[in-house]
Amino acid sequence: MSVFLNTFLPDTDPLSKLQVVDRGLNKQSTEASASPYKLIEEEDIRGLVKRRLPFSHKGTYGHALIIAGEIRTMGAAMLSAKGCLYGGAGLTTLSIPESGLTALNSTLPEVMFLERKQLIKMKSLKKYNAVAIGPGIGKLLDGMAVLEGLFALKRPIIADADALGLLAEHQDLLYHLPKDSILTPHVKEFDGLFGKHKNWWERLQTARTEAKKLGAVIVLKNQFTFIIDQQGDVMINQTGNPAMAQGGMGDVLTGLTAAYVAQGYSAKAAAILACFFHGKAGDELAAHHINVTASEVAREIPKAVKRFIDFKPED
Ligand SMILES: NC(=O)C1=CN([C@@H]2O[C@H](COP(=O)(O)OP(=O)(O)OC[C@H]3O[C@@H](n4cnc5c(N)ncnc54)[C@H](O)[C@@H]3O)[C@@H](O)[C@H]2O)[C@@H](O)CC1
Ligand SMILES: Nc1ncnc2c1ncn2[C@@H]1O[C@H](COP(=O)(O)OP(=O)(O)O)[C@@H](O)[C@H]1O
Repeated sequence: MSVFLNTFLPDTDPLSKLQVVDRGLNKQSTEASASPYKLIEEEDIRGLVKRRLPFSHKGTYGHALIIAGEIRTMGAAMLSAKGCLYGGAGLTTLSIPESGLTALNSTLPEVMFLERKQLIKMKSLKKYNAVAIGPGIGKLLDGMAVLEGLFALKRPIIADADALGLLAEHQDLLYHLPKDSILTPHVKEFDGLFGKHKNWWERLQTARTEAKKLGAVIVLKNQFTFIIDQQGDVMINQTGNPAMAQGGMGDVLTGLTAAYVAQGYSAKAAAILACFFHGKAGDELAAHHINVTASEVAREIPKAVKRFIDFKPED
């Protein structure tokens, strides 16, 4: 039976009721019968996710840098670093104000620290396999200078939260976003970046146009999260649930996305895997909890991935 796009939108538009959603990501967009809207199925994830290799070491799984946090929102930085750590990055470095160092060392001893002032030495940032910026940075960090520096390196970034706010205020910079970057806005952040929308159908059309224009992946977060790739195709994530509607959940997703980019996945694959396993971890916890915290979701991720990889459909 056909499934239509309106099923996944919180509001309706007559056009969304006419759009068929393909099940799975296999159909090539070039096929005449292919829909630009695709539902991510477990089989797709099985085809994407890689097992850890027997002869491997921390260097095999990449080094992620997360630029996050200020005095009042240091928690956002810790949550992003947690998402990255539990997402399996070989090394995670967190750039926070020094006032957060004790918290970092006591809560996440595996994570390294990079002083904020080091961020201006852009060449030294080349060693990182993934760079994420935004959760809780507020306006204290000279975010614009850091973003400009990162853009000059032409290295893809993952931008979330306050970094999206900065890009919304500086549209000239937005259109210099390095190709294959990942933007992870929720609905308010999306409209901040690209203008107000009457409904979700219109928002999705803008997302498709902008992802193509920017050559970036847009992760438009909601109950069903839409991952829009550089060709303007929309992949719909089905995992996740209302127990996850708590502050900090998006910060974990940012860190998790960075972990997958660091491990060598493409921007599109990293975004798909991060949304799928973030939601999957939340679903497994929600089977026994009315609500789940962002920290709990982060901690559940390695179990959720392992269970998924080991599960055989005939079990
Ligand atoms: N422990 C911490 O330090 C935390 C820090 N956080 C950081 O704090 C900064 C600001 O976060 P705020 O929560 O104040 O601002 P946001 O821009 O995330 O949210 C502002 C308001 O927008 C609305 N909104 C958000 N998502 C929506 C959705 N999907 N649908 C409809 N309305 C929606 C809600 O009313 C929300 O109160 C960010 O940088 C964020 O990363 C938050 O993630 C919460 C936890
Ligand atoms: N009702 C829900 N169903 C599915 N996923 C949800 C639900 N509520 C929140 N989430 C997920 O939690 C995350 C929230 O991200 P965000 O709004 O950026 O949170 P924060 O800014 O507090 O970190 C997104 O990945 C979103 O898909």
